[in-house]
Amino acid sequence: MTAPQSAFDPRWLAGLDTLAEQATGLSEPNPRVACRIIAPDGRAFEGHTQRAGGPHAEIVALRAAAAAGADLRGGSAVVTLEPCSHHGRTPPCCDALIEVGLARVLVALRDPNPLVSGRGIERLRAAGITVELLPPEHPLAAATRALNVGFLSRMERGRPWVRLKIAASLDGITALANGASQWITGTAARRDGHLWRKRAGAVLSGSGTVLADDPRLDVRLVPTEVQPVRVLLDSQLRVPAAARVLQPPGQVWVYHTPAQPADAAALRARRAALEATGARVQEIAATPDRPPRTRPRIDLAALLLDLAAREINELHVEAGQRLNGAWLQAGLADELLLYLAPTLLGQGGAGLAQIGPLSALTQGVALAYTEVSPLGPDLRIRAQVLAPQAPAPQPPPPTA
Ligand SMILES: NC(=O)C1=CN([C@@H]2O[C@H](COP(=O)(O)OP(=O)(O)OC[C@H]3O[C@@H](n4cnc5c(N)ncnc54)[C@H](OP(=O)(O)O)[C@@H]3O)[C@@H](O)[C@H]2O)C=CC1
Ligand SMILES: Nc1c(N[C@@H]2O[C@H](COP(=O)(O)O)[C@@H](O)[C@H]2O)[nH]c(=O)[nH]c1=O
Repeated sequence: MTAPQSAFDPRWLAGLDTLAEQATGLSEPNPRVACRIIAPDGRAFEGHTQRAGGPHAEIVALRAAAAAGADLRGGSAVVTLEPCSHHGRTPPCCDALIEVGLARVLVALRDPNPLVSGRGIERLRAAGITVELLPPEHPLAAATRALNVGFLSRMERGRPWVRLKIAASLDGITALANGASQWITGTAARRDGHLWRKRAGAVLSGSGTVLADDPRLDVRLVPTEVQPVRVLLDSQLRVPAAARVLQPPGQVWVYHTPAQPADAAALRARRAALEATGARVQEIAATPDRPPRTRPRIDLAALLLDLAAREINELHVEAGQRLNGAWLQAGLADELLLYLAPTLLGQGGAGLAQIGPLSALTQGVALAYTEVSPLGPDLRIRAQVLAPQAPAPQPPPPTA
C-alpha cells in the first residue's frame, strides 16, 4: 500500500524550524511556533510566536497577508504546533485561520496542552478544512519537539525539563580544592552556555555556588528580549542581599526551607533583607527523608511542582556538585549539558555531581549521549538521563 499523497509542497515546510527558534528568549512561557501561509496566488506569509500576550505565529502570518492585501480563500497553512482552540491570553488561532477561508492546514505536532490537545485539529476539520498531521519521525515534528522540550514536559508531565549545565576539565573536575572554577572553559563555550540560559524559563543555582562565585546567572553574552527568572536554593537564607544574582536584570525567586523554632526570628530578618532587593522569597517543603544531623534540604520534587505552576518550562541548573548530585539522585534531572575543557585539573577538586549511595540504581545513573561537538577548544556533550531500569528478574531458586 502506498502512503496517501500529501497536498503540501515539501518546500512549504523548509526553514520553519529556524523561524520557530526565533521565538526563543521571547515567547516564554508560550511554545516556540512558526507558521507559513501560502495564498492561492503563490505568495507566502510567515511569522513566529511573539511575547506572551502578544500574537501567536498564525496571527503574525495572517496579519502579514492582510497587510499585503492577499486573498487567502482556498489557500494553505503550515503550522509547527497545533493551532490553539481556546481563549488563553489571546483568542483562538483556529478561528482566525477558519475566517480567512483556508482550504488546507498542515500541523507538525499535536499540542499536548489539555486545553487544546486535538481540539484545534477537530475544529479546523469541522469547518471543512483538510488537516494533515506530520508523522512523529518527520524532521520538522522532531525539531518542534526538541525546541519545545520544556513546554511539552510541563504539559505532559506537570514539571519543567531539567537540564544540568556543567563546565569541567577532561578529568571531570568542576572546581579546584580552593573552590575556584572561573574559568575552566573558553569563550565559545561560555557564550554557548548563555544561549542555553536564554532558552530557559529559569536559571537555578544553590547557595554553595552563589557564596563561592557570586555569579550573575543572567543572559548577557547573547542578545535576548526576555531574561529568564533566576532561582536560588538557599535553605537558611545565607546569601547576602548584596549578591550579584539579586541585582537587576529580571526576576529572582529565592526558596528556603521552614525555619527551626530557634531560628525563626533570624530567618524573618534575613528574608526581609532579601525581599528589599525585589526578590520573591518563598518557603518550600524540606526533603522528608533526611538522615539525622544533616541540615534540611529543599524538596526538589515540590520545587518542580511550584515552578511548573509558575509556568517555567525549561529549568537550566548551573550549580556545584552537591546540587547536581541531588537532582540526579532524586531522578529529576533530564539532561546533562557538559562542556569539557582540554585540561586536567587533577585530584582534590570537585567532580561533576556528588551522588551518594544509589540503593535503587545499582547501575549508577545511566545516560545516552545525544550530541558531541567541538566548541572552540572545548567539547560540548549532551546526554539524556535514562529512566532507571527495574532490576533484572532473578531466576527462580533451583528446586530439589
Ligand atoms: N564548573 C561548573 O560548571 C560550576 C562550578 N561550580 C563550583 O561549585 C562549587 C560550589 O558547589 P557546591 O558547594 O556543591 O554548591 P551548590 O551550588 O551545589 O549548592 C549546594 C547548596 O545548595 C543548597 N541546597 C538546597 N537544597 C538542596 C538540595 N535539595 N540538595 C542539595 N543542595 C541543596 C544547600 O545549601 P543550604 O543548606 O544553604 O541550602 C547546598 O549546600 C563552587 O566552587 C563553584 O565554583 C558551580 C557551578 C558550576
Ligand atoms: N566555571 C565555568 C562556568 N561556571 C558557571 O558560571 C557561573 C558564573 O556565571 P556568570 O556570573 O553569569 O558569568 C558560575 O557560578 C558557574 O555556575 N561556566 C562555564 O561556562 N565555564 C566555566 O569554566
